Amino acid sequence: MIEAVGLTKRYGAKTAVYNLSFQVRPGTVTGFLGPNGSGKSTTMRMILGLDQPTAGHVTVGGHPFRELPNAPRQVGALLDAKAVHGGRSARNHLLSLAQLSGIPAARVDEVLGVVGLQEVARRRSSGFSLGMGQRLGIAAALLGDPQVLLFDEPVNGLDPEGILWVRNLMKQLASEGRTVFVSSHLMSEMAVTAEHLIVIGRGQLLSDMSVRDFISHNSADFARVRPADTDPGAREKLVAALGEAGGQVLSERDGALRVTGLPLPRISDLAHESDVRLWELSPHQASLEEAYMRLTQNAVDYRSTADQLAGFAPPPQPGYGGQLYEPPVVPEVPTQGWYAPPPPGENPYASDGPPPAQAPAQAPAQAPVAPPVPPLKAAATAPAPVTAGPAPASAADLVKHVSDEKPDRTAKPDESDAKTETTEDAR
Ligand SMILES: Nc1ncnc2c1ncn2[C@@H]1O[C@H](COP(=O)(O)OP(=O)(O)OP(=O)(O)O)[C@@H](O)[C@H]1O
Repeated sequence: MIEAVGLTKRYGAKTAVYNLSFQVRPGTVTGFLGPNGSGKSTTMRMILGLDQPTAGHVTVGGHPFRELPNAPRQVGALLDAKAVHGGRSARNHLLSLAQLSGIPAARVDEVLGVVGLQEVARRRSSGFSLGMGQRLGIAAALLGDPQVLLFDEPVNGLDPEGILWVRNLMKQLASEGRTVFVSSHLMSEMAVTAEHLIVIGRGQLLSDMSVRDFISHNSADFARVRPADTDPGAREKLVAALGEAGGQVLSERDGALRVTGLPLPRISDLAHESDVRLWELSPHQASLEEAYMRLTQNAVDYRSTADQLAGFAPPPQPGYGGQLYEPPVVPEVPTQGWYAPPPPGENPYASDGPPPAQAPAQAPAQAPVAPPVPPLKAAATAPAPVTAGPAPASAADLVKHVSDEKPDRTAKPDESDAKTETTEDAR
């Protein structure tokens, strides 16, 4: 287990991490999310003893990293895949790491096979592509067969097959009871890889909860409603009824209505009472990306001038709260820049749950500015769109699992593909 308590790091006047406390538990993949410059790498560096905290402390298995006996056999990490002596071959790079930690040379060939680099093991790593470099970095992290693994952006530069492989690898390592802490900006990937999330913004903790709870706490589930196209005036009647009942209504691009604030049975009843036939009434849950964007939108330091907070205010809510509805103004669901907030009051799809972790309300003057976090709601009962399948039982199974899932490669375009096949692929 990794445990951080009041972790703070200042670089001169810059506070990169402030008062960060969290635990990363074994047996699950824990995602580490945050906007650019929010302090993820700094935190990982402190976990690995590469940076000294200004205040607070962090331990791995109860000990500061520097006090761990033979640390490389207990903790493996991929921080910067480019931190390799480019003149050395992949194999020699791993051999030198192995020798430093008393790891047998046979393990080097083993991990080269696991990451699919056996065919290019004797090539200089300076000629490696971004993805090959990532694979080499992952091989180095696995070298000591450690119980605790940290990966900073492991899928950076990997092709789709490589991304799938990393996803299965992370899950496999966690299923073996290891502690797996992985940072990424790829929300779709995190949604299917991690079970738990730690989210930071401007160096401070924004959230520490399961992926499922995170999505529920930071997004609004909604219903898609489509009145029959053949009934003139049905749409207007329904929008008015929904608004008067306290629902918030937006217009989907395809003409359907997106309704928050009302449970599905109530929407059905309202349609029936208004004599409106429905062609669609379906529940929907927001994606991890939507939930993440909503939580972190005020903690983003680097933003293109092209979308400088444009559209980050929610559009007016017609008919909400019993106000008179004025047809036909039903705002469209924005395509970007705004993420639906939870509806006021009870979320019809939610049950009570613990409140999310929040950044300290007031930080000392030298602390980074805590992003304001809007009020959040209770956890939803609807399942999160996490489609993590059962992990394979062993490393051998894992490799088989990966090869089972890969697409048909009979039309392989060039031989460079074969160079990054895993051990099992090559058979
Ligand atoms: N050695 C350093 N000296 C001064 N400032 C630093 C140093 N290392 C990091 N920082 C600053 O600390 C802040 C956090 O940086 P860090 O690299 O930890 O963020 P990050 O979340 O990993 O970002 P990214 O997602 O872009 O990789 C940034 O403002 C960065 O400029």
